[in-house]
Amino acid sequence: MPKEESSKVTRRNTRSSASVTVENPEPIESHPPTIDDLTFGDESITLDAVVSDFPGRRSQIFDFIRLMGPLDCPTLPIMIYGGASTGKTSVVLQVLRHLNRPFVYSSCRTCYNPRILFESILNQLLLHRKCSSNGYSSAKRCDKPSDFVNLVREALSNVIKTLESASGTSRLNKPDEKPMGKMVYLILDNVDLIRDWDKGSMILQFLFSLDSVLKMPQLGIVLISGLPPDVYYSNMGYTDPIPIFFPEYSEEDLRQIFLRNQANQKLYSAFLDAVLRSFCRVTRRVEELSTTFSSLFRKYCEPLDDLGISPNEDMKRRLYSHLKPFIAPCLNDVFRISSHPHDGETRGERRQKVSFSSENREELKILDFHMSTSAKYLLIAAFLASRNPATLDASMFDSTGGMDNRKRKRKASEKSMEKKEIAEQEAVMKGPGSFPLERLLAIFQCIASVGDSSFGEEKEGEEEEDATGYERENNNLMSDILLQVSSLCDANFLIKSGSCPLEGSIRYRSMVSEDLALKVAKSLSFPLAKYLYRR
Ligand SMILES: Nc1ncnc2c1ncn2[C@@H]1O[C@H](COP(=O)(O)OP(=O)(O)OP(=O)(O)O)[C@@H](O)[C@H]1O
Repeated sequence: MPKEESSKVTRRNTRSSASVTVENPEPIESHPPTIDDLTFGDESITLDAVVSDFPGRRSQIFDFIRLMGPLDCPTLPIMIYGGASTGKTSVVLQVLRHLNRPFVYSSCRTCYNPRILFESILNQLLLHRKCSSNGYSSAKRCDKPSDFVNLVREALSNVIKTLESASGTSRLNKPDEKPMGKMVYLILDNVDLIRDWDKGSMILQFLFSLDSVLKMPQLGIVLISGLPPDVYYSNMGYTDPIPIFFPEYSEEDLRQIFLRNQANQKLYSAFLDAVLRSFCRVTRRVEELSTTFSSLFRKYCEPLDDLGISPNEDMKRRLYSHLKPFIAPCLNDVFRISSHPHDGETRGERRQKVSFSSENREELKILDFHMSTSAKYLLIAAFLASRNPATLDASMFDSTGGMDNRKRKRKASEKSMEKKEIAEQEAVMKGPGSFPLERLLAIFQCIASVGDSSFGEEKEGEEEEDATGYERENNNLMSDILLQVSSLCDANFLIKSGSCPLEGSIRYRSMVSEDLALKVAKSLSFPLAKYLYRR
């Protein structure tokens, strides 16, 4: 288990009241919790250690520390977001450990309904630990947001009072320890899962507005989400949290992540040369790779008597040929795990993985099998609307989707558009953009008319579509289109990303990877690459 994960667990054990009983039924220590239990206490860590523990996360660590601000400085709510296993939780907890700030942590994965979530937060603030002597009951019963506001305000005031009185004495008692200050932070993990709760949008609304409702500058709120912030925006008058994005790791990041803490760096590096690239194509989730690599590395080392050697080229070849037969089955296993929803996963977790995994081959199989032609065109149209700057639509498409016109129009206005394009491209680089329904339908209409010519080729595959109960629909692509949009939303290929403050209309965002979009386009013989704007 990576170092930071083990300390995360230690932290959660120390603070067993943080989680529901399934996570940790019986506390290990016997002492009653104190205010010190809201920090990592003497398990301090330097900034250098945090940065070197998390290769590929340097800028996120510094951004987070900057937004947390100096000791006792009020902060605006922060949202940490990114795909699964990108280090969001670990980095947040380790930064808090480094800063020695008091905090409560609740994950909406284990706290899977409002009551469990509210009570988990209150238990921690009230320094209450569930155990056999209290019948594993919570300090307070609370399932309504309005009750939660009152109870949390009261509990926070007490914590802050204790912190204020402790801040005067702690330095005298423990001169080596960092002061913990007079603020407390609320860390809510996996908030995207709340979308699937009963009345989830109301709970999300409530949590997002908690900062403005409580108006307690001594409380800092950090939300951790698998989905981007604008999925939640609703223009309801609260301040949107400041986002920090945790992107997927590059192959080089993963190399650094796995090389760290290895006793024999040269040997492990040779092992990574043999496996990393192939596995990266299937998944980039550290947790999945970590389990597979530890068993594969044991196999890799089997022919060696001395694990301290620096392998030469000849030895590397021998080790590789010993390992080779085990690679393909492991790749298949990882592929199966990353493409199938895990047992017991909620719909929300599955959706998240569909949206963020780099390669969803299984998803594509399902897609080829079940998706109607118009849904495929719609998916491509959404992908283009999210990736291309809107100002290029007119030059990319005309009523017949004419790519031939593109060059002419671009040439005529090339200079005047250049600057605009660069600025827009920068925005595009930040991630898939959002777009209104009208733009989606306009692009759809254009590309579907281009694609008509290729329908002949598609007819071969229609038996399969008919077999799954889908109608033949070449003649009327525009029919049922709004229904298709909502199906794509249900499948999380498209997400509603809040409404535009000026227009008031709902905007959408495409969540499919370029790879998936290209494969869908290929199945329609649609020349997607030609329509994709690249600098
Ligand atoms: N940059 C990194 N360096 C070392 N280990 C990492 C790094 N990123 C992630 N990990 C490890 O991967 C595992 C998953 O990380 P973590 O739970 O923090 O990710 P997450 O983004 O919060 O995931 P999820 O969204 O699924 O909750 C942990 O064991 C963590 O230590």
